[in-house]
Amino acid sequence: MERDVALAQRELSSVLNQGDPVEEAPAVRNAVTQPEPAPSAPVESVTPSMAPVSSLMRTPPNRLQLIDESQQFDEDAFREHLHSWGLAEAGFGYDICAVLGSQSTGKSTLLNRLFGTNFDVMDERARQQTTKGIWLCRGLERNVLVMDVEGTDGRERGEDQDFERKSALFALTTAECLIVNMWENQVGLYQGANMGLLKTVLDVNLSLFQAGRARAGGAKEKTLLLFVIRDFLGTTPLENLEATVRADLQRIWASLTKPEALADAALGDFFDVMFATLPHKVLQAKEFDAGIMELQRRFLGRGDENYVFQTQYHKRIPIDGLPHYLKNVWAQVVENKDLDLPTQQELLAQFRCDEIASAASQVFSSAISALRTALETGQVLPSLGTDMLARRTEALSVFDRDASRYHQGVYARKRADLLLGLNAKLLPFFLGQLKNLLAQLTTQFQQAVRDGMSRSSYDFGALVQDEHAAALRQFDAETQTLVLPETDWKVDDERAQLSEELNAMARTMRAEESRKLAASLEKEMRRQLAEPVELALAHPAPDMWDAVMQTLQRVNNEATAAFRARAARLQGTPEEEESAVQALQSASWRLLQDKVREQTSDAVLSMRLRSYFEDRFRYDAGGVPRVWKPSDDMEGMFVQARDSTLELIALYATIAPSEPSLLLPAAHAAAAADDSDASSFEESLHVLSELKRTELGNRFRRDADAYYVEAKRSMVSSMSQVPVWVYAVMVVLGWNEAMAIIRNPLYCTVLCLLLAGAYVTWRLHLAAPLWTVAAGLAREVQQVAQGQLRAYLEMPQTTAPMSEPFELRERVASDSAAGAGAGAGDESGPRLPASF
Ligand SMILES: Nc1nc2c(ncn2[C@@H]2O[C@H](COP(=O)(O)OP(=O)(O)OP(=O)(O)O)[C@@H](O)[C@H]2O)c(=O)[nH]1
Repeated sequence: MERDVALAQRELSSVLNQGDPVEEAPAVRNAVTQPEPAPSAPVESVTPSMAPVSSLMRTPPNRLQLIDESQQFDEDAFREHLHSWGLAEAGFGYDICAVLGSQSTGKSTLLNRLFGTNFDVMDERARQQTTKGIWLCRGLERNVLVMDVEGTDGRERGEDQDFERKSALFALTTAECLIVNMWENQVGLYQGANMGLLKTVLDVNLSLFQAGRARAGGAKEKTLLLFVIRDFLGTTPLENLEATVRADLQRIWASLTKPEALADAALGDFFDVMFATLPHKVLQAKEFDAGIMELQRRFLGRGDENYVFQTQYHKRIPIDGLPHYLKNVWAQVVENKDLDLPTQQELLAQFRCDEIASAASQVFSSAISALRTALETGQVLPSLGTDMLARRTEALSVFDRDASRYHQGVYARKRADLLLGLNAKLLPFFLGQLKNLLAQLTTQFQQAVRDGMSRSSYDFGALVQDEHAAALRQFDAETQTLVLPETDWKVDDERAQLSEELNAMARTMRAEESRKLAASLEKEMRRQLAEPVELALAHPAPDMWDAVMQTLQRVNNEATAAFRARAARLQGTPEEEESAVQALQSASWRLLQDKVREQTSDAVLSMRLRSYFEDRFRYDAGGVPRVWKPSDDMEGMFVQARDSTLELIALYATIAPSEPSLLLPAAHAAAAADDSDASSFEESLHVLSELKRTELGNRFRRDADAYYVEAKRSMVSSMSQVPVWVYAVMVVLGWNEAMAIIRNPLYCTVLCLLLAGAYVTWRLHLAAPLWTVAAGLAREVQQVAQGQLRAYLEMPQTTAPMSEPFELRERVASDSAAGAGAGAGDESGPRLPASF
């Protein structure tokens, strides 16, 4: 460190020893600013005096008129100059030194020589005020803001001491080190040594600035007063001069009206006092230069015992907030309001913290906006939690870096506000992720359970339990990083919601599976009922319904057992299982009814009655078709067959097993149906209504009558067959013709040829085809012959047999028109059975 100080001092001296820059360039004396030098690299050091030389400015910086003669504070220019001076990023790494003293006492000269600044210096020949207002310049190769204040007791301002006091108060309040510049011969003089001004300034400073701090409980803010005694001859020892000044200061302090909070405060609580002397600049030029060099050491190195920029003097204002802060202090000074420096610092902190938070928040918003699109498409972002935390930490660290330099209370408050704001911006992402996660987990759960159920053997309860636990585990893992620290976010409700949704989904899937099972069993029941019921109803018998109901009972029992076996895997509640079994039984009863209705439809039942009747009337006991002979009791058999068939209608009409207990399962099944009661079950047993039975009976009777007529007709036909003896007659009558053929050589030859042909045919296996042809031919011939014969034989006896069918047909026709039995009293024609 010693080496750096020496190096900096040497470089600074080499620049300063080139002479007063203003004296060499008088043309720039009245310029407000000079051309901008290239800005140096940002200075991060918090020990400005010890900043690396290479990073500091090596050319004289341009100065700035911070406050002009009309008391206007130029904040924008100050901010621009901070950039051009390379101090914009210095943070706390800077110091402020100001100078106070009578006009033309070599203040500007002192500052230029000490810091390498280029403040205007009075032209010896003009002898007039050079520094107007307050000027600011960065020290050459130093992070020091040097403030040159318009001189006091100025001839130009005369009696107007307003600006002099304001500028002195401003310098005293804002500078860490205030140089009080005076000639040696002014020591001991009240006005000449600016003691009057000091008294005023100390008074205002104490009552307006320090009292507020004391009231707020803050630490006392100290300032170094460095008295530089110029043109020091050495005749009066410095100790004596120092004692005089200190005595004057104590006197001033004692005379101050101290605020209540500072009644017991001592001068040393707020001010440290230091002294330095400089010989005459012209008469003792070498000594003057040496004095300057010695004085510089106090500004350069912390190692120096008289180092002026002690940390305790720093006002703790980050340099980026300095323009705003100084402007407000100046405004308060000018407007002479009830000043309270801590309040000013808090206001500044609020202003700057808001600015910094807003900038950090904007960067944060644009950084997280990329996540929004992915979330809106329903995706679950695996690293959302860590991403959100990283973005938030980044924004907070930016805020911490810039805002932590300000008032700690305000900083902490604003940080909490920023954190709340960032969390509020992140909340939609958190909720969106949760929503997507819930949707994803429920879909996964459903798919996993369905996959499990598609396997040949599975335990629904265990399957659901496993997948349910897996989904909750995944939820916990995903939300572990999603819930950011320092938030009040919770996922308990969503977790409970997920669990409930999964349970509901499992219930739905169980019900769906149960329905599918019931549907497949219903289909199986339909298949199992169909054939036996059809068979039983196709063979009507007194125990027909017994067979049907037994079938129903068997099918019902099998289906129930199958359902119970498979439903056990679904792990439904006993109530759900019982309800499903009842539904199954109800379905079986409904299926049976459908089947019975199908088998007892008009068409089917008519066909069955006809078939039944035919079996008994048209076929004999061996199932051979009857060929009616006149000797047969056709009428009796007809009546018997018809009546027994009519009895079937009553049998089909009602489901009535001989064993009433067989109806119990059906009764239970019907009772299980929602809209059924005992009376509707009774009704459901009636298959055919009374009207339908009558219609069916009538229709059957008509069919049976037709069969009867047909049977009668067939009996007449059988009686018309060609008798056997007719063929014997034909042989006898044809004997001569046969003999004639045999005896005739021609005919005999032809016969022989035919026989030979027959032999050849037999040898060539043409017999069968020829036999078929011959047989066909023979049949034709036979039929023709029979027809001829019948015509021949029947001719004399056609009157009696033919009249009966004709009349019967007539009679049936007239019966149809007039109603059943209308012709019962007709005695003239052939008598029909009583049923006609
Ligand atoms: N006797 C003497 N004259 C000095 C000394 N330093 C500077 N001067 C001269 O004093 C005159 C005024 O110098 P400035 O530096 O302009 O004084 P100032 O206090 O800044 O003047 P204002 O800004 O107008 O108040 C100049 O002519 C300097 O050359 C010194 O140590 N002793």
